[in-house]
Amino acid sequence: MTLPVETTALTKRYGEIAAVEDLNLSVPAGEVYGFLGPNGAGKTTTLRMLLGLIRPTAGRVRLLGAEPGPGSLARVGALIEGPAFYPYLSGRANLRILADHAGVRRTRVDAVLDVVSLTGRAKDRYGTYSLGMKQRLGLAATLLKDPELVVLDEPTNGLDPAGMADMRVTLRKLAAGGCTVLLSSHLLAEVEQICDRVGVLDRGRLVTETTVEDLRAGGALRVVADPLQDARAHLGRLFGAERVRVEGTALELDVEPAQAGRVNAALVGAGCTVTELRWREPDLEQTFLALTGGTPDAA
Ligand SMILES: Nc1ncnc2c1ncn2[C@@H]1O[C@H](COP(=O)(O)OP(=O)(O)OP(=O)(O)O)[C@@H](O)[C@H]1O
Repeated sequence: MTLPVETTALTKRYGEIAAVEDLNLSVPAGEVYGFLGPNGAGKTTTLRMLLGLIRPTAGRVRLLGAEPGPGSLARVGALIEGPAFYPYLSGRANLRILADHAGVRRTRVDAVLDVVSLTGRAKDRYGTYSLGMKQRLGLAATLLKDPELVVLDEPTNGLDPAGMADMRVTLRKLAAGGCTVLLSSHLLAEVEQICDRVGVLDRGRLVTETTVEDLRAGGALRVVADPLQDARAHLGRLFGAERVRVEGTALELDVEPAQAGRVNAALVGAGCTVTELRWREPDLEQTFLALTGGTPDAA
């Protein structure tokens, strides 16, 4: 099956700066793919190359199985920079202007307003919209042509939690309808909530590509028991010493959360007093920082 997005050794250099280096990316149909990286990682440059807005220095882009060009781009909706809307016109009137311009039937306007959940506010002036509504109207504009692929640069930038939740619902709705979504973000928490798969970009290079499920899989069973060293030795015998480590005054055990009962019974049976036993969620922010070598601000 044709991949909606595929890049091979894609590279863009600006003089000495390698904005994007040797990028191999593949996004299957119907997926919400998050392109994650700190500021300056090369996300926008990549999206621009995908859309044929800038020419790669080297490498290749396939968009819906073809070179980025009029044929393939007609099947893609993209939001790279904030769209320009008339503040004194309603959301619906703004979309009608765009629909007329693109030669799209006006009935599409109400359909896309529904997808982004703006039907109830369609008559209101754009200037009165919240940031989240403005972003969703921008997304609605990209949907007018009923695209197979939507490419969005930082669609949740600046949104509050409610705005993000709305955007998440909208993007999932799109994916459920068979549309592939590729979005960029510098915030792991956003990508984690919205996407199926994540590609992490750092200084122009793809440092990892993984499912959100796998990103979350770094949790551990946290055990506080007395005496700690006895508990450690006992758990080491039970699960293998390599799966037990000391974290401050606690032990962390690389086992499934469902092992908690077994751990408790074993420690009590060995004469240890268990004062804490809980599942510690993975620290995604740390994972991201470790991958990108970034600063907390970037995550
Ligand atoms: N036209 C250009 N000329 C020179 N350097 C550029 C140009 N466009 C981008 N760069 C450089 O390429 C690198 C990647 O930039 P890019 O905008 O793609 O990053 P980004 O991941 O989208 O970050 P941000 O979220 O801050 O936009 C940066 O170092 C940037 O300064």
